[in-house]
Amino acid sequence: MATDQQVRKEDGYIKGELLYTIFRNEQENFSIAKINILATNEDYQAKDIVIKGYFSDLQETAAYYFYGAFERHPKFGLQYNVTSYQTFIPDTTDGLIAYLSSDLFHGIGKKTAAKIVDALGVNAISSILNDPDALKKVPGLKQDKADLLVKTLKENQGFEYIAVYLAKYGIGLKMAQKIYKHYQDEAISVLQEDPYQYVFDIEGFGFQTADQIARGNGLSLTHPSRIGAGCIYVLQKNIQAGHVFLPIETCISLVMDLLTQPEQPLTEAMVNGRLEELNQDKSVIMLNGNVYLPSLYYAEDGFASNVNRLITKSIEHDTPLAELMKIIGDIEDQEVLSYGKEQFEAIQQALSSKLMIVTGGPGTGKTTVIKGILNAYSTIHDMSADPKTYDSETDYPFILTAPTGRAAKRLTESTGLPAVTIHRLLGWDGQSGFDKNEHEQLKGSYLIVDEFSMVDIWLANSLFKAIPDDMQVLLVGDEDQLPSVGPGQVLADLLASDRIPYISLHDVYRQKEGSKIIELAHLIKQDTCDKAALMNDKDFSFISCHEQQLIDVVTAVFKRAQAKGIELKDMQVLAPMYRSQAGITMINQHLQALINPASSKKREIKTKDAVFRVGDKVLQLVNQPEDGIYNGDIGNVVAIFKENENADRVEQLVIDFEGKEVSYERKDYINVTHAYCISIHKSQGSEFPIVIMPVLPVYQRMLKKNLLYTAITRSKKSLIICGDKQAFLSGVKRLDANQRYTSLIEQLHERLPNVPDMNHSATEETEITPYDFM
Ligand SMILES: Nc1ncnc2c1ncn2[C@@H]1O[C@H](COP(=O)(O)OP(=O)(O)OP(=O)(O)O)[C@@H](O)[C@H]1O
Repeated sequence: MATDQQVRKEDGYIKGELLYTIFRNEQENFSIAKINILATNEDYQAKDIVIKGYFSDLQETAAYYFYGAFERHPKFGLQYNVTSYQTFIPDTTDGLIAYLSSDLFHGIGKKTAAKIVDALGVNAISSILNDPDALKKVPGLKQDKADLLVKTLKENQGFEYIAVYLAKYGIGLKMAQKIYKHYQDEAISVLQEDPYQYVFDIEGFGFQTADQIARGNGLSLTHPSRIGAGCIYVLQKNIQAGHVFLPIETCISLVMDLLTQPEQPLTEAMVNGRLEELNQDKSVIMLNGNVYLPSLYYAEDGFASNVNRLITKSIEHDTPLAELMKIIGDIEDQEVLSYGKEQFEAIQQALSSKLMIVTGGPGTGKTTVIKGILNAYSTIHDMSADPKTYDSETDYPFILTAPTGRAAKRLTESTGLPAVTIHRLLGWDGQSGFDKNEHEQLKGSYLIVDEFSMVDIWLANSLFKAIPDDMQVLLVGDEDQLPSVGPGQVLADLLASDRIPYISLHDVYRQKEGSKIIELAHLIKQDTCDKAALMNDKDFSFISCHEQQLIDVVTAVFKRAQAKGIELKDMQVLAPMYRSQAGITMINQHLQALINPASSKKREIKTKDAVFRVGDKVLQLVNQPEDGIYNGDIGNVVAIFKENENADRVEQLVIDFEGKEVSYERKDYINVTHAYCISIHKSQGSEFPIVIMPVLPVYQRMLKKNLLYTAITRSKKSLIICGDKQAFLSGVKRLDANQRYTSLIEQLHERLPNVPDMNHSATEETEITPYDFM
């Protein structure tokens, strides 16, 4: 007699029992294990095999069917990559009694197990899983024992049952784990009734998959769930383009494009009606003709409220102007420099403002102003800026922070004071939120946030929540750089709102030191960059070449640098796109072959897309605050360990990020890529001594003013552009037409109806400032 356990024998399977676990990641439920093979329909003769996949904890006392495919690992040989699995349920009365009375089920002895099988037959397990009340048919079984049995069965079988079910739709074990975590036993019923619900609830669950399942289930193309999921999906997709909301008509038209099928036409009224319903149940927020995902609406709203809260508080010790001027004058004497008019105003205003912005291009003295503010603030409040002079009882007054590790490090180097990333400052737990928030705020008196153009609306909201009423805040950034990778354009909106005091620094000091790079940056900013601006100089060269010559030109530049003894780590290629014969991927392959070629003395590992070798320069692609590394950080591969060489018994790639060593396992290799050439977007917040930048007509779609400006301002000492002058000159004139939809300006205007009395820039001729009297 057979149970109704459906074993997918038409697929490749291995039936086996656990020998030992080689590796387990509890959080992701990822395991690598060795199993003893009991049966298989695969063409495989050995008695055991290493399996890997996203399993719940495998029990030693049970047997399982593993479905998947063999793959040959370059180092570890043949493995079975499991895509779904299920516990083997014995298919005879005796087998089932032995299974139910095993260690897996506490409190069920042989007698009780026999009673259960007697009452429910060999299909007992699926009968109980389908309807726990089935156990009522078992004479004398106490309710508590029945409950425990159901719970254990669900724990052991629930996930597998769901995983097997989901596998039918091509949903892998990793996604199945996420789904099970969210819905537990409800996963299948949700999927059967309304697969679109997954799009709402499960991050990363694609609309197309839900659509395919729903259509298989015969759900109508105009079903409200389908339209609702389409709306959410369209909004989620647009976050990736940086938008905070979509105008309702744009949203409707994108949803129509996504959902309309000739057989069952959709009307705009249907989509509009569904949006209204989603608005009612707070799945979206519709306001002033715009539609938001709630997390973005509340981030913008929260940020605007906190800006309002801070700016409307007054400063406790407002230093008289004359005294301020004297203090700043003394600092000039100490530093042996004379602040420019704009710089002087920036320092003076930052000391007497609750919240203020300093913006300016490269070399305009933003760092000089920060140092001046720190110095003057310490003098006014008669306090030391040296952290060593503070004990654990006294709060250090200055908080210096930046969105990336590199920017924070630069801030430390230039000010000599400790600076950390915003994530670190707020204490990100890597999962759900920050330790510092409106309930547990930051401690200190003066907060300086550098590279603020890179901060998105979510992070800005989290940061501002944590700022106490009595803290002064200075935001520093270059408004002409690319906006944040995440949604919003917070710095640009704050400046455009005209409600926050700001000073724009225009005078370029580094240019006075003869920098062509800075001159070029400012010509781009002022829209006056022409062919003459591209003449070679001591820190700038333009090498003209075609797409087919680019790789040769870039490698020739590196070879020449090598011959001259220039440290190759100081040289960074920045390009706009990955694909094409002259794209980032290709450039990386050639530079790796030149700079870090294969050798019998260097270990290497192959992934689907790349070869990582000891000595390679690599780029981190995601934030990993738990390891203190962030998207855009650059490191070096320092070691590769084989499976049998470390305690975790897995292959590991070890990368050194400026003194911080981080280990990666194979499943994490997608989080790093080669960094001989990196994208301009990833270079935001970083600076390099020598930048080599290919600019070709093939990149045309990407070549825009803010992208090129960001790229050239990454170079500190030398800039070499390779490619086509015309492509560069048209690129710097092309404005980014993809305006982000944000409503921060309106939010600020609602809260702060009047323009505050403030100086924006010392260059406005009509203004008389304290500086004029000095
Ligand atoms: N008032 C001044 N007088 C003389 N030199 C100055 C003055 N202001 C700034 N500098 C010098 O100009 C250079 C650039 O200044 P600073 O580093 O402060 O600019 P920045 O805006 O922070 O530049 P970047 O954004 O490129 O890092 C420095 O060498 C600095 O010492």
